[in-house]
Amino acid sequence: MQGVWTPESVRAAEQRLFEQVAEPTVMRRAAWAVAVHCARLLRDATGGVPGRHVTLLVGAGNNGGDALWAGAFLRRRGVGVTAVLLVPERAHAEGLAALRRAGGGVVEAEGAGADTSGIGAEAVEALDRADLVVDGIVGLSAHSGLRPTAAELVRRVEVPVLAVDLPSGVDPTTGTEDGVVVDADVTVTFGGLRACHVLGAGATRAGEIVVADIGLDDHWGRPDLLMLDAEDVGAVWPVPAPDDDKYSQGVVGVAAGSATYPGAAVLTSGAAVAATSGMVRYAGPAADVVRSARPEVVATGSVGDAGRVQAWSVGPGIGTGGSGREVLVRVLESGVPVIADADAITLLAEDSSVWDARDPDTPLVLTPHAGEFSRLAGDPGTDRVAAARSAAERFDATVLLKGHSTVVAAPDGRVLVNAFAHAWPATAGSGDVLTGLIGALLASDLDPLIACASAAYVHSVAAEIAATGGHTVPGAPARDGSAGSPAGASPLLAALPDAISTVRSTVGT
Ligand SMILES: NC(=O)C1=CN([C@@H]2O[C@H](COP(=O)(O)OP(=O)(O)OC[C@H]3O[C@@H](n4cnc5c(N)ncnc54)[C@H](O)[C@@H]3O)[C@@H](O)[C@H]2O)[C@@H](O)CC1
Ligand SMILES: [K+]
Repeated sequence: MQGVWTPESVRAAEQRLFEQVAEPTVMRRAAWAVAVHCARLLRDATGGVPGRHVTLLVGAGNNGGDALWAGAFLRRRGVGVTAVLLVPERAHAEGLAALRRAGGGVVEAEGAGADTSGIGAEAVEALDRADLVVDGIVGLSAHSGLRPTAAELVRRVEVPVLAVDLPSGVDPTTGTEDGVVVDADVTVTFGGLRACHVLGAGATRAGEIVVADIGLDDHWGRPDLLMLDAEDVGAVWPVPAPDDDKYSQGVVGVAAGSATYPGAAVLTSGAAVAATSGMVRYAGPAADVVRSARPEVVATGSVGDAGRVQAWSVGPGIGTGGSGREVLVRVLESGVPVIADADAITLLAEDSSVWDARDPDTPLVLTPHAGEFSRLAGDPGTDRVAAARSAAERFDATVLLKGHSTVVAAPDGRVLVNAFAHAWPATAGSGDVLTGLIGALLASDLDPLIACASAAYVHSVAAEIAATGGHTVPGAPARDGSAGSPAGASPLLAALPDAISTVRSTVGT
C-alpha cells in the first residue's frame, strides 16, 4: 500500500525535516536526484551525457531552484545547460548563482528579439538546442493554469521532458488540468507521492514517477490517500482453502437486467462467478438467459425467491420505474451488504423514500460515474476526493466515484485511489462487471473499502489484458490510458480469471 499526500501534508513534513536538516541541504538532495535522472534520460534519448544540452524552464520559486541546482550538477558532467527564467527577478538566488558558477547559461523567457508570442530569441534558441527539457516552472505552490509565457514555452517543447515534483499546469491537490500542461516523460518527486500524481490528468501527465529520498521518511503524518498495489490486492483476494465448500466464501445475489435487456444480468453474474469460488444467485426477469450463459448460477425470478445471500449486487439494467424500485427496496431491507450501481443509484437519487428501506447497520456501496454522482449529491467538481468523502459521510456508504482515476471513500474518511486511467462511460457494460466483482468480495466479508479498491484494480488489469492482449508489468495496469479502451465488456469479463491470477501471482514475490 502506498501513501499519497496533499500539498499541505507535504509542506508540514518538510517543515519537520527542516528542524533537523537545513533547507538548502534538502534542496540540493532533491536537485541531485533530478540531475541523476536527467543523465539517465539523456543517455536513453541520445546515447550519452557529456556534450548534450539541457534547457531548464525556471519559474519563481523553489521548484525552479531545484531545476537550477540540478543544472549546476549536470554542468559538472559535461552537459551544456541553459536556464530560461520566467520571472528573472524572482528566480531562486542561490540556485542561479550555483548554475552561473558552474558555467551554465542564463536567458530570459521574454528577452530581446521576442517574436509575436513574446518569447525572446535566446529562449527560442535554447529550446531548439535542447536534448532534454527540465520543467521547473512551478511545483507544489501552483494555482490555476500556466501563465501565457510559460504555456507558450511548454507548447514549443519537442524533446523529452523531466518534470520536477509535478508536471507544471496540473493542480497539485486535484490533478486536474487547466489549459496547457507539461507532458512529462519522467517526474522526479521527493519522499512520497503527491495527490496530483494519482488523480485526474496528473496521473498520466506525470509519466514515469520517481520518488527520490530527501530524508522525509520519518517526518510524514498519516497519508491523506492510499493506493493499493498488485500485491495488496492479491493478498486480500479470497481464494478457497482445501476444506472450503461453495458456501464458505459467501453467496452473492445479483439483481440486475431485465427480460428485454438481459446483458447486464449476464455481465454482472458472470463477473461474480469469476471473482471468487463463492456461490452466485441471480434473481430477476433474465433468469433463463443467465442460466444458459452461466450454468453455475442459481437463477430465480425474484429477490423474494432467491434464498439466503451474504451480499447483493443490484442496479444495472433494472430500470428506474416501479419494478426497479421494488427490486431495490427488497434488496435494501434484506439486512446484508449491498452494492448499488446504475439504475439503483438513479432510484436512490430520485426517490428519498427508497432510503427508508435500508438496514442502517449493514454496509452500502454506491458506484456512481460523474453523472450519477451529480444526481445523487451534486456536481463533484474538480476535487473528486473531497466530493467522494463528503458523499460517503452523508450517505453513510462507501462511495466509489468512477472517472479518469477512481476514488473510493469510506464513511469513516479513509480514501483509496486507483490511479489507472479508465474510460468508464465509453464501454457499455464495464460498470456491470465491476458491480459483480464488488458484490462477490462483499459476500466474502471483505471491508467494503478494500473490496471496492481491489475490484477496481482487478477491473483495470482485466481491461488492460482485453485491450492489449497482455500486460508488461505483472499485475500493474498501464497509467497511460490504454486500460481505458477495452474492446468491450465481454472481452473484459473473459479477461477476469487471467487478471485475478496475475494479481495473485505477485503475492510474496
Ligand atoms: N522547501 C524546500 O526547500 C523544498 C522544496 N522543494 C521544491 O519546492 C517546490 C515548492 O516551491 P515553492 O513553494 O517555492 O513554490 P513553486 O516553485 O511551486 O511556485 C513558485 C511560484 O510560482 C508562481 N506560480 C503559481 N502558479 C503559477 C502558474 N500557474 N504559472 C506560473 N507561475 C505560477 C507563484 O508565484 C508561486 O509562488 C516543490 O514543488 C519542490 O519542487 C524541494 O526542493 C524539496 C525541498
Ligand atoms: K514542475
